Amino acid sequence: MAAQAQQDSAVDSVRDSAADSVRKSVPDSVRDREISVEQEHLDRVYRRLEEKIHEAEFLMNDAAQRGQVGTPGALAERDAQVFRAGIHLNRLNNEFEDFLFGRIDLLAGRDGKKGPDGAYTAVEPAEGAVRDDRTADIAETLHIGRIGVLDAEYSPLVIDWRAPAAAPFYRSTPADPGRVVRRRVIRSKGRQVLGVEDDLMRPEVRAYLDGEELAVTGDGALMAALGQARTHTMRDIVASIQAEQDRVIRAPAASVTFVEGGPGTGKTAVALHRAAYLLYQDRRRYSGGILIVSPTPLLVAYTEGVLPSLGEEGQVAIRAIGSLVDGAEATLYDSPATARAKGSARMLKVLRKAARGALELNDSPTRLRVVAFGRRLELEAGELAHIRDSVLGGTAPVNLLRPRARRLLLDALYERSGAGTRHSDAELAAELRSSFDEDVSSEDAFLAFLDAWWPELTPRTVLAAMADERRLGRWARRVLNPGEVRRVARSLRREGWSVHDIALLDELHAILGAPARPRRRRELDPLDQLTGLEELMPQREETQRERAERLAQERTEYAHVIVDEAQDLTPMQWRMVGRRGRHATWTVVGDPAQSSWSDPEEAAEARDEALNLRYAGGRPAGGASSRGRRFMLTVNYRNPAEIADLAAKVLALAMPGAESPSAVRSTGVEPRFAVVRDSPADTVRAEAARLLERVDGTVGVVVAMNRREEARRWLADLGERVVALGSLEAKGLEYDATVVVSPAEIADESPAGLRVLYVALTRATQQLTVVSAERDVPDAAGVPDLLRD
Ligand SMILES: Nc1ncnc2c1ncn2[C@@H]1O[C@H](COP(=O)(O)OP(=O)(O)OP(=O)(O)O)[C@@H](O)[C@H]1O
Repeated sequence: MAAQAQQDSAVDSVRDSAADSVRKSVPDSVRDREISVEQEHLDRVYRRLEEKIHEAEFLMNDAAQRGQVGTPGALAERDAQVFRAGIHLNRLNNEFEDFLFGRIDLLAGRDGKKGPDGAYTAVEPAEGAVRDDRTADIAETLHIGRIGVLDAEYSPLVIDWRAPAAAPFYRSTPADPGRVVRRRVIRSKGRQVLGVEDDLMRPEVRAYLDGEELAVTGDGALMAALGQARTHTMRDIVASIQAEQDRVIRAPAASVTFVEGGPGTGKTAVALHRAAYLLYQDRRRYSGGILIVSPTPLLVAYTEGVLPSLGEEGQVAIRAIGSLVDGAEATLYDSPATARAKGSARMLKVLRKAARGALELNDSPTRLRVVAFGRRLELEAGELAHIRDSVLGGTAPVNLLRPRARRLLLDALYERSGAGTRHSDAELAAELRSSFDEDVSSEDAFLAFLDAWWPELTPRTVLAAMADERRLGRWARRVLNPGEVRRVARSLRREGWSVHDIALLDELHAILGAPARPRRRRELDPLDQLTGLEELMPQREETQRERAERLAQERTEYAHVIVDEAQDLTPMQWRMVGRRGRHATWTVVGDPAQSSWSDPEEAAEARDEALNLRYAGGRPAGGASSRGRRFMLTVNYRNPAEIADLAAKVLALAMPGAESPSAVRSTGVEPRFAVVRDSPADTVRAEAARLLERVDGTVGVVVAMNRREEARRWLADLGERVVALGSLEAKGLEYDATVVVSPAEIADESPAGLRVLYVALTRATQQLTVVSAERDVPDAAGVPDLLRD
């Protein structure tokens, strides 16, 4: 009930703010005047930017001249200056499409304090700022843009959208306006202002700026943004972030910030803007990097342009869950049953056994023969097995246990040699032992034995070994059932990796440990030999600096990790992602109703372990975590009400009792239902072609996973605006219009099929066609069984 009330009020406030814009026809002269006012400001900003660019260039030249002076101090100063000027130039030369996009006109604040960006800090208006006759004066006007610009007197010409002073631009609503009287979105291209869209936050107040009444013009920015045609890349929403979204974006990075919300509530957009915000707010802390984990390469490609458009590049890595392991890229899909086995936490046991069992592949030798102190020494199969078992007793990484195995072999051989009893003097005994070890371990037979008996394993060799069904059956005894063993082994015999294999590779990497690096022997220094230093000093280890460089190169850990579509991560994937943020703060974004994973409880447990959330008592029902900060997004910005209402019917089946987010707009265009007549190819093609004529942007055709290839052929030659997608590939994406083919087929494809269908039905921003086949049992109007009331 409370959630519903909160949701209604969020939608109302969005709608109110749109409605409160004065939509009466505004004379062109007013609009033109307002545009020219903003044009003047933009011109000032660009003049200032040019000055700064000249300044930076001057600094660079100056620095170059200093280089000729040549004293060490001057050189260091030159380097620092060149570095600073370079950063400056880089940012200023960055061509932002709509560099300046917003403005707020504010009442006087409660106190007269200014923040570091030069703007007054008070959120609430001063007493008497609105007079009894409901008139007021504008005390402060702030322009908001992608980066901040100060004038020569250090007054703000443009406030960075992430600065505290810009927050009211996003937070203010007619219900809770704070100091904001008018919020304006400015549309520009390059250096030219094209239009302005105003929303009045205090429509009851007559406000004056420099003696003139505040003008209001335009159609409201949010609706303008939502109605725009979609392309194959996501746009930033920086000009129209809504209050509930802004609270998530600016939430301080706690251990874990959970964000939930239905389809189209802006979760992905918010996650990306949050990454940019965190970097702005504490660049040093996040120099350790931010990782955004995305479900598919398609969603990575769709979203990766957003951060550069927000002025952030480099520090943020957006990676698909199937591309988290370097050098292994997922290209295959597993059947739902195979995926279920591979993703389950049970696999951990199987992998641990496999990693140990893989030592015995390739005809592992069963006897060790060496010659030492002039005697033949031998260890038999039983002794070797005993040594191996005792070394493998714990859970330490298998590759790192090799030195211990080597030591135990030498112990056993030494004992066999009987030399241990030769000296009672400890010093002499130690000397003898050391010369024995040196003798044996430099013997070719011993080295060859060690390589074959304790080979250095890689995750790939172990996974390849698991492709043998009999072997896997042994390693998975009492963990996987015979059907699962067969399916997993068969899937591993294919060429290439599936998204679930990547998590297994990563787990194996942790189980095996990095292969021991061959130690670099120090060059022998004659002086060392003379003084015996060689013996006293251990062989050279990596220096601090070498280590830092290597870690940066192989960055596998991040300062903040954002997980998008988190509801889909399997337990094994949570373990993989968790390893990348062992010391990180987290933002976890998802929607349980869209989960394609069949066992949310098991995944929630793995998630909490990965995120270091521990429970004193039991976990709340439904896989929800009770720890961390939680936010709910409640308004659907993507789907018009007509499409959202249809999708809600599937939600009711998939998750009875779950609330769907409220759509913020409606188009008056109801979803259309078509039935396959002769072949699905003809019907789907005709529907896609029909939609291409009706929308300006993209059309997505969503089919069951096993029809992807077929569907691509159906649509060949319809052009680039249309794409065919498997149901799981549609995650997170959106199109102007979609064709969803055979809801029943999508729903029957996996145990989570209804939730996958819910995803498919919520991808369109304008129009939706549902195509039914026989198995959908369509009624006379073509409405499939699953979508009837
Ligand atoms: N404040 C906003 N202003 C303009 N557009 C917005 C706003 N919030 C969201 N949108 C748009 O709504 C659409 C849906 O956003 P997004 O993809 O982030 O939603 P989502 O919650 O991740 O959806 P899903 O769970 O279905 O993947 C996008 O086109 C996004 O640009």
